[in-house]
Amino acid sequence: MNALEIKGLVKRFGSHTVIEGLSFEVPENCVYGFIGQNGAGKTTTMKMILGLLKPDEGSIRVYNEQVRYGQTDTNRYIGYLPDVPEFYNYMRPAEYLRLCGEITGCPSGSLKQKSGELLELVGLKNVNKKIGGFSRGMKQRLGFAQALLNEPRLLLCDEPTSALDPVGRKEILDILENIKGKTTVIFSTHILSDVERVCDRIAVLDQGRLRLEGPLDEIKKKHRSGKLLAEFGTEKEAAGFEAMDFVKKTGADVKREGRKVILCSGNTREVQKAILCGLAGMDDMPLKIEVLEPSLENLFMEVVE
Ligand SMILES: Nc1ncnc2c1ncn2[C@@H]1O[C@H](COP(=O)(O)OP(=O)(O)OP(=O)(O)O)[C@@H](O)[C@H]1O
Repeated sequence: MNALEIKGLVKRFGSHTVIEGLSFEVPENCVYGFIGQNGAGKTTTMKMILGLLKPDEGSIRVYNEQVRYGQTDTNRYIGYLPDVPEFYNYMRPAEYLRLCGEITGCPSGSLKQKSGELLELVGLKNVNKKIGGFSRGMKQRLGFAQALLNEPRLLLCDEPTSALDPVGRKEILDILENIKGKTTVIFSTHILSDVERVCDRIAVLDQGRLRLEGPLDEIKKKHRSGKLLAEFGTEKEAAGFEAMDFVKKTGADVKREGRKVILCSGNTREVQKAILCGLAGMDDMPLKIEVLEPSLENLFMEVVE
């Protein structure tokens, strides 16, 4: 089942079209990276999913129910973590979650236990100071606890790691890994290494248009760079390999960087075969041979340029 289905979505602000015919589906229980530069349209799309902004064209379905602007029915499935979550600074974390639970009608019997579990999940279990004294990372983690309080089937997080240092980012990514498989997560970001770490699927949005969409591993396979890497234990071994006739005969463009030799060709498979046959007659074996996959950063630059 799909947690989210977006079809032909268009959003204009005056004469400025910021979302242009956006369509994609998010299968249940995946972690979906919604990637784009500043101004690509990520927040605008999230606001339309939440029914807070009116699309000019197209449709959005959450768990097969139509999202309607100004109505919050479909938001019962959704937990939302805005990019800068706001809190009552004079409250302590457990107190704050209790308030949120009471407002949203969490059964009072289970509220205390639920808040305790969530504070543990986000690493704030033993923190009893006022939220006003929290770091950005702690506020972001409390925001996760709040967004998960009503056990949403779909969690929307708007740039949850963008303002954080590497330690804070790692803490947030750990939380996402923890809830992976239990809740569908869509998180928007422009930090590609975060996406590579936790996402199963991605969508790359550029100036309101979808440039790339699908499972991350399939996208990488499809855009394989045509590069084969042979890494040796020493520079001498690599140089010996580079000079071999069977390497030259492949017709590949050969570059050596220290212990690594990279063969670039339009037909990686044939080059790989020839290399493996040739190596059988050599004494110095490479430590590894690998078809290089493009990094998400390279793919991103390719599609948004
Ligand atoms: N209320 C509004 N009125 C007019 N233009 C708007 C409004 N909200 C957003 N925009 C414009 O829509 C475009 C997309 O903005 P949006 O905030 O969705 O991008 P984003 O991908 O979330 O960027 P960021 O990473 O900076 O948050 C931008 O050009 C922005 O200036």
